[in-house]
Amino acid sequence: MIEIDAIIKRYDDSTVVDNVSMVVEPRTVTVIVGTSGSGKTTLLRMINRLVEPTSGMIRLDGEDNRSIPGHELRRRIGYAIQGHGLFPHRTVAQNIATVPALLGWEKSRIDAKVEELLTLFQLEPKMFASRYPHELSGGQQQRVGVARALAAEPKVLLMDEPFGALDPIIRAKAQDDLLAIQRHFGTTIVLVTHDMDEAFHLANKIAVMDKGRVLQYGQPAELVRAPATPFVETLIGDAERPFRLLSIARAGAAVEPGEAEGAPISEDRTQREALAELLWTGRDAVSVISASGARIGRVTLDTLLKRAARPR
Ligand SMILES: Nc1ncnc2c1ncn2[C@@H]1O[C@H](COP(=O)(O)OP(=O)(O)OP(=O)(O)O)[C@@H](O)[C@H]1O
Repeated sequence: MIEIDAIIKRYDDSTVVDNVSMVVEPRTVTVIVGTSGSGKTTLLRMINRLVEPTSGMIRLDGEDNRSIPGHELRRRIGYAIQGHGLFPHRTVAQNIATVPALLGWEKSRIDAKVEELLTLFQLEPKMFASRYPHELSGGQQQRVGVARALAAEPKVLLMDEPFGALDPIIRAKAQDDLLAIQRHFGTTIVLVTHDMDEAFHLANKIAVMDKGRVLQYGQPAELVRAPATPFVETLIGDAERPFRLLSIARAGAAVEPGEAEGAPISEDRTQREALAELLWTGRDAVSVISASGARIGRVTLDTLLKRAARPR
C-alpha cells in the first residue's frame, strides 16, 4: 500500500503539488491524469524520492519512504519512463540485469530472471538477449524498458507516459501486456498518462490532477457517473461518455436469459466490445459464454444502448 499524506512540493514561489493525499491499494493500477504541468510527474517522483517533498509524508506499507535506504527503494520500486531510458551500449540482457546486478544477485539468478522476463514480454531470449537497443523496434525497446523496471521483482512500479511514443496499435498491445504482467506478479502500478483512453483501459482507480491538486480520485465508473467538477467532466470527454460506460463493464454483467444466432462472445469481454460486435455483424443480440465455454445467456443491442444512455 502507498499512502500519500498531505504532500506539498514548492519550487520558489510556485506550488506544483498542492496538499495531495491519496491511498494506493496493493496489486492495483492507479492512473494519474491531468493537463500538462499539473504536477503528475512531480507527484509520481516523490513516491521513489527522485523528488523530495517540501512537506508531507509518503508511506510504503506503513514505512516512511525517507527512512528506507536508497538501494532498498530501488529494489522495491521499479521506474519506467517514456523513451525507456535504455543504456545504448549495453545489451538487452545487461539492461534488464541492471538493478539485480547492483543488488549483487548471483549470475544464475540474474540469467533466469532475464530469460523469464524476455519470455513474458514475448521477446525470444535467444534472439533478443544479446542485441543492443538500436537493434530493436520502438515497441520492443519499450518492452525491454518495462522488463528492466520489473527485474528486481519490485512490489511497486511507477510509470511515466510509458507508452507515449508508441503508435496506437502497438500501444494497445503494450497496455494489454502490462495488465497481464501486473496480474502475473501482483505488482502495484502507478502510471501517469495524458491519454484518457489509456487511463480507462488500465485503471482500477484514476486520480485527476489540475494545478497541483487532485480534483477527484476514484474508480473509472465513479468519474463517469459523477464527475466531481466541470474540469473532470471535460477531461473525461462528454462525447465519449457512453463508450466509456460500456468499456468499463463486462458483457457478463448485461446478460439476460435467451439465445442468439451467430458466434458467441466471452463474458469477460467489455460491453463496448459486445456493442461493436453487434454493430459490425448487424445482429440484435449475441450469445454470451463463460470462460469454460458454457452458454450463459445473451446480450441485446437494446440493453447495451440503455446502459450507454446518459445517467442524468
Ligand atoms: N525542478 C524543477 N524546478 C522548477 N520547477 C519545476 C521543476 N520540476 C517541475 N517544475 C514545474 O512544476 C510543474 C509541474 O511539473 P510536472 O512535470 O510535475 O507536470 P506534469 O503534470 O507531469 O506535466 P506534463 O504532463 O507536461 O509532463 C510545472 O510547472 C513545471 O514547470
